Amino acid sequence: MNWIFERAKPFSQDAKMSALRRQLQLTKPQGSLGELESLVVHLAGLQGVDRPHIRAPWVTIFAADHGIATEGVSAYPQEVTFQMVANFAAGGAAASVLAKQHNARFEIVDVGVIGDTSVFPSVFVQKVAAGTQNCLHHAAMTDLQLKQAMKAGAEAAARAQAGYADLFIAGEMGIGNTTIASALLAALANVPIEQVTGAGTGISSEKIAYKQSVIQKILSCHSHSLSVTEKLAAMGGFEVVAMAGAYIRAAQLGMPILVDGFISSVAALYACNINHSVREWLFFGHLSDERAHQLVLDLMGAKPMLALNMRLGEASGALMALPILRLACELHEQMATFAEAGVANKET
Ligand SMILES: Cc1cc2ncn([C@H]3O[C@H](COP(=O)(O)O)[C@@H](O)[C@H]3O)c2cc1C
Ligand SMILES: O=C(O)c1cccnc1
Repeated sequence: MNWIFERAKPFSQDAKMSALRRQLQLTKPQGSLGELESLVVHLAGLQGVDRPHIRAPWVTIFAADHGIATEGVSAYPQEVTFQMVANFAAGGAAASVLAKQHNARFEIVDVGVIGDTSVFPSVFVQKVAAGTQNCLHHAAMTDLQLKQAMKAGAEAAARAQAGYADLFIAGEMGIGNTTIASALLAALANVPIEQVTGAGTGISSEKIAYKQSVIQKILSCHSHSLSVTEKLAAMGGFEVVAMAGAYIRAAQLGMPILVDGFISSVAALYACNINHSVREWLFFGHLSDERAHQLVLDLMGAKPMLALNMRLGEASGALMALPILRLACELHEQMATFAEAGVANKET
């Protein structure tokens, strides 16, 4: 699995500088488009052009079940993972609707759902196993399974590149995965369990206290001295590992990435901890209402584009932010310069 350590594609300082020069010529007070300016200038450096575009966004939803779901940590039953895969395939999930609106390529990859998803059209079945082990009692996955899940993610990024994608978005579906993401976060962040635990699908405050005790037990069950990849294998989530693999590979292939909410940000945090060069390829779509999302973003020095109190996952927050990134590109390309419009520029 040495590929995970290979450097991401280098960023073009030249393209960034020429995009920045163009921004200074456009008919607006300098800096008046705020974050839209920084976003497009950074995208220019990533795409290596002075006028970047997002013409072919790509969405892969990674779905998997979790042994921890049997501990009653979610507001919804475990079967929902399988049932939602059917819903994604039929076009009825939030992410399906948004991807269609944006003409984004949309695929679902089953990396570990309990049940036969091969009956649904547009589902890639790359099942590592039918759900992870309960990480309260065992490692969630073996070393081999970790490699398989990473590879499934890398293959999605490679399919996206082969499909000429110019933006990669990963989403997830897996009942119980906020518990796993919180445990993974606590294992890296060294903060009190209360700070990493949220309501997930909407559990009560009493159940959050119980969820915290489960997360505490998960952490005490696994050694503190594990490496970053060993932590991923110990606590798991096939879909979380696949997202981390997809982010690493997308960055290596030179595809900018738009990260979604809490679960995908934890996957991104692990990807960056494995391979620091991934960080500059990441844009962050939104701030999720899940309690610990701000902490994850802070750990990566990340600024989300939107804050709409969403807490769904699935790539839905990233897909809400996609038009903003696209409109930033349109402004950058189509606005007139001071010279073109005959408008007097700032006095120097
Ligand atoms: C119908 C439904 C659709 C979803 N789409 C995403 N999630 C989100 O909720 C789950 C995580 O929350 P927890 O850890 O509390 O189970 C994940 O599947 C996540 O993608 C959903 C959850 C439900 C119930
Ligand atoms: O922000 C997320 O990714 C999230 C929040 C709650 C439930 N599922 C996902």
